[in-house]
Amino acid sequence: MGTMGAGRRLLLSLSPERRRCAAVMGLMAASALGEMAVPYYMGRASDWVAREDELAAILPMVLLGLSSAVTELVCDVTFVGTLSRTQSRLQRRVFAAVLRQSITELRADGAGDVAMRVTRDAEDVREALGEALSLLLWYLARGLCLFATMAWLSPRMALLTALALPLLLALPRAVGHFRQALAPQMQKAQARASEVAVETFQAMATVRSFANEDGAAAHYRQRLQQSHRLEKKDVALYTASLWTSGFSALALKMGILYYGGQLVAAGTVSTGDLVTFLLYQIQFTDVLRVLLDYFPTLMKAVGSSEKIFEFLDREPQVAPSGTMAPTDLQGHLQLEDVWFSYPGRQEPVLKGVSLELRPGEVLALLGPPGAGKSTLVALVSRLHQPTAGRLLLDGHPLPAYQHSYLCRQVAVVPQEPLLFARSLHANISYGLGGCSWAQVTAAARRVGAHDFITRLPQGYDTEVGELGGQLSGGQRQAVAIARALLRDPRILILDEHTSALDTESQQQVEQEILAAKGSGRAVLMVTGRAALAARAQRVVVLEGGEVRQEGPPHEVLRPGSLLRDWGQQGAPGEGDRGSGGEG
Ligand SMILES: Nc1ncnc2c1ncn2[C@@H]1O[C@H](COP(=O)(O)OP(=O)(O)OP(=O)(O)O)[C@@H](O)[C@H]1O
Repeated sequence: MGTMGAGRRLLLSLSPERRRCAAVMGLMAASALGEMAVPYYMGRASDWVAREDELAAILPMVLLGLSSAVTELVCDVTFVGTLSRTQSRLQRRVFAAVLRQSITELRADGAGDVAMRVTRDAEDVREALGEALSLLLWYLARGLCLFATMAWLSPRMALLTALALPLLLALPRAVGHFRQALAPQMQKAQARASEVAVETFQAMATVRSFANEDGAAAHYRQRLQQSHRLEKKDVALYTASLWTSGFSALALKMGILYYGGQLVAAGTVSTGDLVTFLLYQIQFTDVLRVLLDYFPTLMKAVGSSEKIFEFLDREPQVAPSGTMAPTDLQGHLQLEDVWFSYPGRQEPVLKGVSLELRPGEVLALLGPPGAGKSTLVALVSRLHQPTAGRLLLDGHPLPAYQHSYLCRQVAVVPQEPLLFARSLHANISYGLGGCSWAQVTAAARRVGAHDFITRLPQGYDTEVGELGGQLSGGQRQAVAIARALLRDPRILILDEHTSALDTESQQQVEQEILAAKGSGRAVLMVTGRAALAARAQRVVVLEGGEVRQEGPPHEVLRPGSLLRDWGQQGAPGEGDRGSGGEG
């Protein structure tokens, strides 16, 4: 997107506020005219004082002073309010755009970069618009008034000034272009530095246990240096822009003096008119300098906005929500010849997977690390779309169902569940407005989480910290399972669900899963542990993105089966309870 495109869209982002913007422009013009009138009245005041007509001398000045103060106040308040609303509108739009993006792309962008778009860039745009645009508009109005007065005094010298303008503007504008091009690079570099900081603070325990504090500091320093190098370039360009605008103004002044001197010598202009013209021209040059000083800042805002618009322009990656929301869903899930490759990766992760999860059935999806199990779960959750093949629920493609309906009927507990920095109650009832305490506590009891929660000083009101960091891995997992069960889904998908649970919770969760048979709920247990798979009714073995074996546990998991190839303890019941590290 070019400068013009981004600049135009930036101004268009103000369009919902057009009435206020028009009011601000009107107030600015009035204020500029008022300012022009002050020297005139000051000149006249001495005449009135000489005639001892104090009222005629003072009244216009008082009225002008008062109206100028009121105009400025109203103008400022209106402008600040307008910008603040525009900024929050931009932030809301970018946030909504982020929520519609593909999970893979967002991960590739990095949370730091994405958060920067939502907060810093929008803030930068507001700041730059607030400062640069208001000053530019104000000085533009003043400059036009001054130029009109200059043209009235001497059209020839005003014409010379006008002819010199494009030349004088070209140089600082070129510098402004460089700064604008630098702005997105600087933001990227800052985002990359903050990414390292956030990642390090989140993984503080790992950093410390590997005694890599110096390494982490060096990594951060390296990223900061990249950002620092670009900032130095920016400062150099800023200085160059100041210098070029100062030089331009000086050159204009010298030119007018020379040409004006010739006009005086030729008798076309009186010396008095030349002096008056020069006085106005000095003011005009000052105005021009301010305009040139702030132009690069405005260009920088355009640069920041380019990144925001680029994000807003990305195609939404969320599959459209359908309309189906039947009250009698059976929960029959079918995958038909499903293929999937991650963007930018040649090798497909899933290669023609076909499997079926019948209502009320507990199916184990067993496979070695990297087999594609979590990817398959992500497809069922509709986090990614299959490259080829179909996913059907009760015979209808998943996209035919309403998005929110599907999320209630198919609940997923991911391998590493993340909680939000809210209370335990809010985490368990996440996404389900109007959930009663009784429902929340019942769900927690079903997975053995109620006891540890009630032992906490604030019970269900306990805040769990960023990403649930104030809970143990097992507690996080239990809360995530309770969150899924609260929806009373027809299909429950558990990705390595018992890996961090304590023995008691494991037993309770397994009981809950096995009880699913009676309730008609289908359960897909994703696991790398054969002994856990042995408790299912059917086992599907996934390896290298392909279904290798399928059948009842006693067949699939018999000694000497395929599982031996990847070092699994194939015999059902062979002690793996509590040996969570295997999967
Ligand atoms: N976001 C991603 N981008 C690119 N490749 C990915 C991504 N996520 C996973 N993969 C790749 O897809 C393959 C399958 O990964 P997946 O997480 O589905 O395996 P898994 O069977 O769940 O493994 P595990 O048991 O270790 O969790 C791996 O080779 C992995 O590198």
